[in-house]
Amino acid sequence: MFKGLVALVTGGSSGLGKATAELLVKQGGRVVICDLPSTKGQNTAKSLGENAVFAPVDVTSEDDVKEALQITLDKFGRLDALINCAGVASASRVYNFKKEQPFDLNIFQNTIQVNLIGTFNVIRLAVGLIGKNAPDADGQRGVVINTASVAAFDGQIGQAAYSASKAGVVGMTLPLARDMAKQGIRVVTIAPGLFRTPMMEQLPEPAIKSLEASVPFPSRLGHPQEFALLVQSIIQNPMLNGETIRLDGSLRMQP
Ligand SMILES: NC(=O)C1=CN([C@@H]2O[C@H](COP(=O)(O)OP(=O)(O)OC[C@H]3O[C@@H](n4cnc5c(N)ncnc54)[C@H](O)[C@@H]3O)[C@@H](O)[C@H]2O)C=CC1
Ligand SMILES: C[C@]12CC(=O)[C@H]3[C@@H](CCC4=CC(=O)CC[C@@]43C)[C@@H]1CC[C@@H]2C(=O)C=O
Repeated sequence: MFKGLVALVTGGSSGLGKATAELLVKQGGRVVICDLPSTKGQNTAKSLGENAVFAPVDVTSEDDVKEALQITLDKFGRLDALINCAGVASASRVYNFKKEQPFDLNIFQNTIQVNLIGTFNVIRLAVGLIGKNAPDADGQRGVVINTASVAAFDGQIGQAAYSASKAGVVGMTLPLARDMAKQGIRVVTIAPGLFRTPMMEQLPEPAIKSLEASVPFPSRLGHPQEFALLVQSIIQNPMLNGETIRLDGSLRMQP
């Protein structure tokens, strides 16, 4: 299905990014797994064979991303799809009235830095390479897929930083698609609900159970493979552009 396709997946050594890398390789694609050097990205790439390579990357670093793009060129010679999955979660109320303590600004800044600025950083550097592709019959050169969250729309208590970072990703989706329409590069964002990944598994099982119960149907956490299936579908469907798609079992998060 994806023979010849080269994808770069940030956050590719864990959770949603890992499942995406696995599916793309299974469907015949080649994948550059970008993640922090401290992760098991090297092992993930090894387990996928010669059609995957690991590039140690902090998405907030220009140098790291440029190095990853060089690895992409050296190993696979082109780039067709960028899938941004790298992200961090944070939870804190704006002010702790008992302790008279305001939100730690470093946490707010780091959440925005990784989730929003990191996503933009990779896009701005990677699309230069995607733009070098010859257009297909439809004029398409490639696609960028971002990961936001339903928290961009219904942020819960304690999610001011996380929701703001994800709302930023949603907000830049249409202007980015417009910026690159002439080059035939699409931009689509996925806003997942609740998925069973290491990020979610920080929560105690009873909290996970209660989150599952809040999802109308299917009343469970999503499987990372279901996120990967939507990535596959977005890559295949050239009419999807400039849009954010909720993938959430009709969940609307409560306060
Ligand atoms: N799991 C869920 O229910 C949901 C997840 N999301 C979003 O989906 C994306 C993927 O999350 P999960 O797979 O669940 O989490 P995860 O924690 O399993 O994976 C996130 C990956 O991002 C990497 N990462 C973090 N900071 C990075 C940086 N500065 N540079 C490069 N890589 C970095 C981590 O090392 C990790 O491998 C995130 O953006 C998250 O906010 C959104 C909604 C729901
Ligand atoms: C971000 C999200 C909802 C949360 O706030 C939690 C996070 C998993 C890790 C967490 C542990 C905590 O102790 C506090 C809450 C939270 C930060 C969840 C992962 C996905 C959830 C999300 O994005 C929903 O849209």
